[in-house]
Amino acid sequence: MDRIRIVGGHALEGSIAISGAKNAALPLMIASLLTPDTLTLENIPRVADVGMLLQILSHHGVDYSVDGRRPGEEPHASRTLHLSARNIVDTSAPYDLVAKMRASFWVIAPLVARMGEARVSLPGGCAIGTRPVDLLIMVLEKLGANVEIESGYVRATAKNGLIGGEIHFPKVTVGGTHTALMAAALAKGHTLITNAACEPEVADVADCLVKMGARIKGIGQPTLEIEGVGSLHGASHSVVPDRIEAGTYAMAVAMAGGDVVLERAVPDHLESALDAISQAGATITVTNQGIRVRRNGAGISPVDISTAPYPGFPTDLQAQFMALMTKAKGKSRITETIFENRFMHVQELARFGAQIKLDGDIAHVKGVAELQGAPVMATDLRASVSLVIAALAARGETMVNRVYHLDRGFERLEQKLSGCGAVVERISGAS
Ligand SMILES: CC(=O)N[C@H]1[C@@H](OP(=O)(O)OP(=O)(O)OC[C@H]2O[C@@H](n3ccc(=O)[nH]c3=O)[C@H](O)[C@@H]2O)O[C@H](CO)[C@@H](O)[C@@H]1O
Ligand SMILES: C=C(OP(=O)(O)O)C(=O)O
Repeated sequence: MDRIRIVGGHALEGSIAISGAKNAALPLMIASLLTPDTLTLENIPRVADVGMLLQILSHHGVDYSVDGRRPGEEPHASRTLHLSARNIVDTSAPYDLVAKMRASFWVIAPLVARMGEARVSLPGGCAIGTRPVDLLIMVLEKLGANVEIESGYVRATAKNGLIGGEIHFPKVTVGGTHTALMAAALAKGHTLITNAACEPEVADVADCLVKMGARIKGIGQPTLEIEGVGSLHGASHSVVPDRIEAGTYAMAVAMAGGDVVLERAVPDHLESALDAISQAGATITVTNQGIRVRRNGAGISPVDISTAPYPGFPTDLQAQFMALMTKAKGKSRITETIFENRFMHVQELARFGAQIKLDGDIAHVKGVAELQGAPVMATDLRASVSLVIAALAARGETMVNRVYHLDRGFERLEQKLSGCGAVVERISGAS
């Protein structure tokens, strides 16, 4: 198992190229199941989740090729993907594939929409919460599918095709909105979706569906209207830059100090997080290349945040912001409203000497003057990178174990940070 070694205390200077968003790339790849033509996706990040999803899509019969792969690199080291679901050979997604990555459950929508049937294992319980799929099942039922749960599998059938309908989400759900858009794109007639997720990744997938021939109104808004079409065709689409990766590096600069340009980062996608980072004392400027983040001299100010669906503060940046607050000059409150168990980084941050008390969905952070490097363990994707942020400002050496969590969603993290002067190295295969 790889580990990452960091020696703290070095300011970050330079630029970091922001990759394509994992959370857009995955549903975009799944959208390839909607058409027998080729879907070309540019700016696909080189992260482990992409490789995992390629295995799942291959199982369904999707052929793919990758441009920009260097000889000898694994298939997940991708840039431009060409996906072709000409022949879907299997509409069933087995437990051993789906349990490894929650987003793989989303194949259910295009499979039932195009093939009239799908049988997909319930996704594995994830460390950050129970993460039910009741609202995704509700979507399929509202569009006329018959859904049964049998032996840990969700079986959805619509032998005569899906039929447009009205879907109101009682709670904002990203996966539920992806499911509704993909299913409604091929359903007969009109679908109205209310209280839809407005995350930029949802809009990115909707934009690609439109390029494929879907008829969608209201993209980026909580109310979406879809007029179903008989079939979708091939298209070419570039994945939106990863706002979570950009926000993470912005917080790393705010923590370690320095001056870094986040190339290709989209400021409009990060307003609430950038606002919190500036309140914490960093200077944010929008440049032609992306976002410039600086913090020199002055300490970190405490800021209270509460996670919320977009455009609120993203839950996927909560752990990173907590790491920043561990060195603030005072007390801050961090409230997690999306996932009930997304505080596993708290006990690992304590190993650096951070002072954090948990009270239900609120973490009370009392900033300390100095953090100390320590051996720590990554527990989930964003928790892992919060440990990296703490380590960058800690005195001495930190060893982050179980970095496979981090590799799910961060492309070449150690190269990007060391390119800006951080002392970060991967120790491959260490136990
Ligand atoms: C691959 C991907 O894009 N993952 C993102 C996606 O996850 P994901 O799409 O799984 O998250 P959702 O937006 O669906 O979850 C939001 C809330 O709704 C609840 N819920 C969801 C579905 C359902 O059927 N029933 C239900 O109760 C969840 O438990 C959670 O409390 O959005 C989350 C919220 O921004 C992000 O943290 C994840 O990084
Ligand atoms: C929680 C995340 O991903 P997933 O929904 O795939 O678990 C994430 O990207 O932070």
